[in-house]
Amino acid sequence: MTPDYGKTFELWREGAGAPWGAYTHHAFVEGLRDGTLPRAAFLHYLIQDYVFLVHFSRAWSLGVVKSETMDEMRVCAGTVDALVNHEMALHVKTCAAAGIDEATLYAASEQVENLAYTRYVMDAGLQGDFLDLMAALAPCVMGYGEIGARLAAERTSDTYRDWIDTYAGAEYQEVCETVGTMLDASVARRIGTLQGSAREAALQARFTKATELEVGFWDMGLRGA
Ligand SMILES: Cc1ncc(C[n+]2csc(CCO)c2C)c(N)n1
Repeated sequence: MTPDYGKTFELWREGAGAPWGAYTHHAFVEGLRDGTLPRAAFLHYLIQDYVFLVHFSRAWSLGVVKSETMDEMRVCAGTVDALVNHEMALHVKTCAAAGIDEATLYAASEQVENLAYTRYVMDAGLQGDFLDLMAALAPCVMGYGEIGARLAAERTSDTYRDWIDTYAGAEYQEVCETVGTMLDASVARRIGTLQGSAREAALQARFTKATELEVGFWDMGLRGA
């Protein structure tokens, strides 16, 4: 069953169409599910993803700046804390076991798909308001929640169990629900009803573009270093 991350996300997910399936059922994801993803591709992805998370932490920090309520500020500040103090630990631990230290991760050169995605999100927030930023951030947060939940139920191998458990776990699923609930409140406060509103199309375009950039990120992972 697909998890429930709120009605705004549900609308955007449906509105994204085919790219959402391409993202959540990408060959890279299926390789995590059945263990056939080559280790080198996984490590390459993790190194790029570490740098990705550095820039995503900056984008969530911009969310603090763009917040209009204490609830929004708490969610954004909490996400920055979770990212920089906890979530990146999975990357550091897995890479350390392969002989790659954190300084090397931090200094890794970004591939263009990685660069494009994080700067797109950052610019959505700089140019627009809190909702523009959230529409660009949502595919990443909820997409991994959905992928993790499905892979935990459908995995046929233990090879990438650590990765799957991180996103399938109750703690991360709760993050997705909290962000989804906040998002619904943020939309209600600024727009009222999203469907049929003047901002619906532009916000959907942000969400869909970020989803397509997630597909590009998996492509990059499969392609290797
Ligand atoms: C390419 C890429 N997309 C999404 C995520 C997942 N992710 C990014 S930030 C974050 C925490 C937000 O609460 C999560 C789960 C990732 N690691 N790499």
